Amino acid sequence: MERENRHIVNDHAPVISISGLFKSFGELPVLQGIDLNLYEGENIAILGKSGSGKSVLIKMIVGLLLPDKGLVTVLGQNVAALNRKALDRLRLHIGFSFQNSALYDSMNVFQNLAFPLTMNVKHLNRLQVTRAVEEALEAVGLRDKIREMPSDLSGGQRKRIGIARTLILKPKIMLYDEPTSGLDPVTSADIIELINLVQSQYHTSSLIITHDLTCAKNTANRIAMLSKGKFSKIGSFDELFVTDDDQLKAFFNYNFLQ
Ligand SMILES: Nc1ncnc2c1ncn2[C@@H]1O[C@H](COP(=O)(O)OP(=O)(O)OP(=O)(O)O)[C@@H](O)[C@H]1O
Repeated sequence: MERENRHIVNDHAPVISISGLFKSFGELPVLQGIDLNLYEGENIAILGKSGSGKSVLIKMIVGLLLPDKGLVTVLGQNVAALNRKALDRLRLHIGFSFQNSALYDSMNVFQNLAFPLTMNVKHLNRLQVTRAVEEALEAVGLRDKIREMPSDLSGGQRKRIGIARTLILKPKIMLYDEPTSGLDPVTSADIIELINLVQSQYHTSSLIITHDLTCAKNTANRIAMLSKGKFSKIGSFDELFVTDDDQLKAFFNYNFLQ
């Protein structure tokens, strides 16, 4: 299942560009000089210990937190400089896959998918909505669950439906937060396959926050290791894994034993 570790560095401007990024909370320095480019069509996994600042970084990418210093541009726009309306427009191009899937429990699968579509794309008729829902469900292999309630789905299925719900808006960027956490190895492998399918079929660029090395190894073109507020290493799985750095070795060993 291991994927080819090709580096996608193309001539286009990066879809996400982060440079010289600093963020502290009071006396607590969290990000201390982050630089990262995510290129079109690329998947980058972000690894880092609990509390290392992965979520803070994601929040700055989507404009939920402002940098103390440095620049975050998404699809060419300086996120910190956007007003509310422009930020909302930008976020329409970003799909989020949360740890808990964040489905609406009182709505069935069709309604869960139709809701963001009808909220954000006006003037669609019923047939167009139904087709879009079916297409997104087809992509995640769960077309037959269209009338089910979230409570009747497994954890892995809920995760897939959550991803389908973001795909319906055809995002350019996907942000996955711990996509395989709490899943058994077989279901994790299905989600890994789905992340790769989304990359190839929807031509997304993705950041994947994970503690799961199997997930990082099999989804990421590059892996970025967040440590002490900086990316201590960025490279392919092999470039990070084959290392003399004791701290990195300890991190890998710890995670393999989980
Ligand atoms: N709004 C905030 N106010 C104060 N401190 C915060 C805030 N948000 C995050 N922090 C602190 O910043 C640090 C990094 O938090 P963050 O949630 O980014 O970690 P993480 O790497 O995502 O961890 P995990 O893997 O456990 O989710 C933590 O010490 C956290 O307590």
